[in-house]
Amino acid sequence: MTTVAEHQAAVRALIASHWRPMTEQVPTGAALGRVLAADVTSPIDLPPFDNSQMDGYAVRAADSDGLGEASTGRSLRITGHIAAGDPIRQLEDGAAAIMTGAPLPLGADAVVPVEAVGRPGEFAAVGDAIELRAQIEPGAFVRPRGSDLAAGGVLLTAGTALGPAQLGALAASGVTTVPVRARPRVLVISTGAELAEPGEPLRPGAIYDANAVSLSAAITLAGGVALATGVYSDDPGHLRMALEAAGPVELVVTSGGVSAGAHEVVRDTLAPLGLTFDSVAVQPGGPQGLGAITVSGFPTPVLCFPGNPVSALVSFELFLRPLLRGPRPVLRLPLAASLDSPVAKHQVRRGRITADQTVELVGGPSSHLLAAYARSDALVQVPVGVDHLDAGESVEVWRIDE
Ligand SMILES: Nc1nc2c(c(=O)[nH]1)N[C@H]1C(S)=C(S)[C@@H](COP(=O)(O)OP(=O)(O)OC[C@H]3O[C@@H](n4cnc5c(N)ncnc54)[C@H](O)[C@@H]3O)O[C@H]1N2
Ligand code: MOO
Repeated sequence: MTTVAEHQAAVRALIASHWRPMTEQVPTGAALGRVLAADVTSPIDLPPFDNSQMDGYAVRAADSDGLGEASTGRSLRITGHIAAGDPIRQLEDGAAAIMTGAPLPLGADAVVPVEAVGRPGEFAAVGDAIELRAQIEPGAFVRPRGSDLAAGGVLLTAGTALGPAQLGALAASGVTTVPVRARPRVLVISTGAELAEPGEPLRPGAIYDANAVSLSAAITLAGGVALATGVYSDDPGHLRMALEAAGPVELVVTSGGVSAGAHEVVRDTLAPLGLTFDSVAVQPGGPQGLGAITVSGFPTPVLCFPGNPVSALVSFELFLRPLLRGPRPVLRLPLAASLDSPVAKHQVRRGRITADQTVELVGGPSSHLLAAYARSDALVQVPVGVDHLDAGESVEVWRIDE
């Protein structure tokens, strides 16, 4: 029996030998959810100039030297009024009214909030005076140029998923296009004569195809472009036809038809074309196949996942997602209740992280329990060699609630 690590390595090697690094340049505004293919540096200082953190008055801190509890205050004449968007000016003497985000004038080194010398929203006019009553520290209420990031600094590193904050930071830096990983096209094929398209009447003995939708969704979230098709038949001719009809793709993922039955359409069709089928020491997700075939004239890697819907998704999590999107966040948490596991296999149980940071199992170990999986936010990893864990013992937990 193959170990999980051995099968992960075999899948990695298969994909590495067929995929070139694929990068494309996309507009920042269209890059939501994409993953950076290279570090991106900021071409400008963030912020680009010293500016005010408050509506108030730009001053020289030294003009407040000696002020304190006992002193009477010091009068400063207003020599200017600076709004956000104004050019950088010179503070000749005295103080200048300044708004939040406006450039600090040269010569000033601090800002006094308007409410510290008067009433909010009421500014002294040019030529009038304000009275400083306390000592002011140099730099008070000033946002220095480059204090978020200096020009040339790395804004985002390769591998970062682009969400709202990341896209905002790119926009703030004036970066209009970004290098992102290209999305591999993945052909998802569900197989089995018992399957029916959701929405069709369910004839006796049939079940709805869950895997086309679940695997496509998983691939899409991991950064791929999923193209799903159903081969609702155990006839190898039908699977061959579906493969021949497919356009070029970077990967084929099948589900079902790989175990030890009399009608194993995937195994029967693809083993003669050179794919290998093996038993991996994992539950669920035991029967697995992999190799390469020609699709639309191109050598194309193929991964064959077992058909049970939990097995198909767990196979994706263990063997494909790490290559498409990277590892899931891993925690170590105490179990809320005890569990049993087959000692010779790595077991993956579905779980939920509780408010007090334990993990409770959701449903049993069987691989048909997809509704239980749908109530889970974590996968509990029980390694080979463990047959029992008590409540309170710590386990490795993968968060899957993205
Ligand atoms: N004698 C043995 N029987 C089985 C073994 C074994 O080692 N010896 N392994 C079991 C394990 S473990 C699994 S997992 C399954 C894998 O079977 P297949 O990959 O060949 O898948 P099927 O037989 O086609 O389907 C299994 C199960 O899942 C349902 N299914 C399949 N496709 C879908 C889909 N797209 N949506 C929803 N449900 C699906 C199917 O109806 C079956 O109930 O084999 C065990 N048997
Ligand atoms: O190994 Mo099969 O994948 O559940 O139950």
